[in-house]
Amino acid sequence: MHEHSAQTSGLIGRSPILQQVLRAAGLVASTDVTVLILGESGTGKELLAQYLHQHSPWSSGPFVAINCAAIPEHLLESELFGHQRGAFTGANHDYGGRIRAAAGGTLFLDEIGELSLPAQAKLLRFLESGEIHPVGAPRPIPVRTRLIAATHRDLPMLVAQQLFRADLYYRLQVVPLEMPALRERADDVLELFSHFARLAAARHGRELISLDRPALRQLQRYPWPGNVRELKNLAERLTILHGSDPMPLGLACLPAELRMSGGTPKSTGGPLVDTERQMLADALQQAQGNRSQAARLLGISRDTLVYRIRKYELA
Ligand SMILES: Nc1ncnc2c1ncn2[C@@H]1O[C@H](COP(=O)(O)OP(=O)(O)OP(=O)(O)O)[C@@H](O)[C@H]1O
Repeated sequence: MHEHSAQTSGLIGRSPILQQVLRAAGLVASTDVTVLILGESGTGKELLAQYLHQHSPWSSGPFVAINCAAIPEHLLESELFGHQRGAFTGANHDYGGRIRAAAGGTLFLDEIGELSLPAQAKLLRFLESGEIHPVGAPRPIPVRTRLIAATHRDLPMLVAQQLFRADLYYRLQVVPLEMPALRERADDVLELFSHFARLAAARHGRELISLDRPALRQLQRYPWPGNVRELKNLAERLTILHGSDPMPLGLACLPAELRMSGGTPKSTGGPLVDTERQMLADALQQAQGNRSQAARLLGISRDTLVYRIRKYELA
């Protein structure tokens, strides 16, 4: 089996947990089965979908990505399935739709958990028949494309709440792949950071930034609730603000939430403690007192949360 360093798709990371996902992805890439990519926001689900496409037999075909959450519900059907001229007010031209645009390639449906029930029914019909029914068209049109779906939602729970069709769920999750959260692969943090710092330096015409040891250690300790996207944004922000600093950047350059994570260092005084206490209180309030949910909001474990609640006497 070839190395999964994934130069072609730019998927960075050597941690065993990511390599395991890439190995499974390599195995399904050559098949035409539907793949469901799970994982928190910002973990690289779309990048993995591109990886699957690039390693598929139809890599020279189109890769069409649609964020189901970004298209208003009343437009979604014609956006996906197309429409015929005159099918409804404003339909001045025939429109092939995005599924047809993905013919001979890969269709990536991001945030599939946000699809309305009618749209789910149509999607299922397409998956079973291989045909789409453009709005107002007299007959269906056959389309061959490989479907990859992704979601950060708990689909079985949506199924239980009857917000997601069980039959579609089973049809989608023939091969589920789970992108691990960044906090589960701290090994990858520094490699990703230097990758994004290099990209940012090139994009903004700045010097390549470097961090001192305590700052680097802090990057590895931080739980990254926004995952790789958050890390990428940080690298960009530091490059813009500090790309011309002569010295390696220290802890003081890191944003407050990063400096605070992994236990408050003894040397920090009142202000940071107050901020952390406030963040805990806000999260608890937002989660209406549900500790597991508050922990998730903060990107820390429930145990850590409980410990800190006690520490700050927030109970
Ligand atoms: N392993 C990785 N190597 C390099 N870049 C990565 C990696 N993972 C994620 N990225 C980058 O991080 C950003 C977020 O990734 P992506 O959009 O794929 O996440 P996502 O899980 O699809 O997010 P969402 O659920 O919010 O749509 C992108 O700019 C992507 O290129």
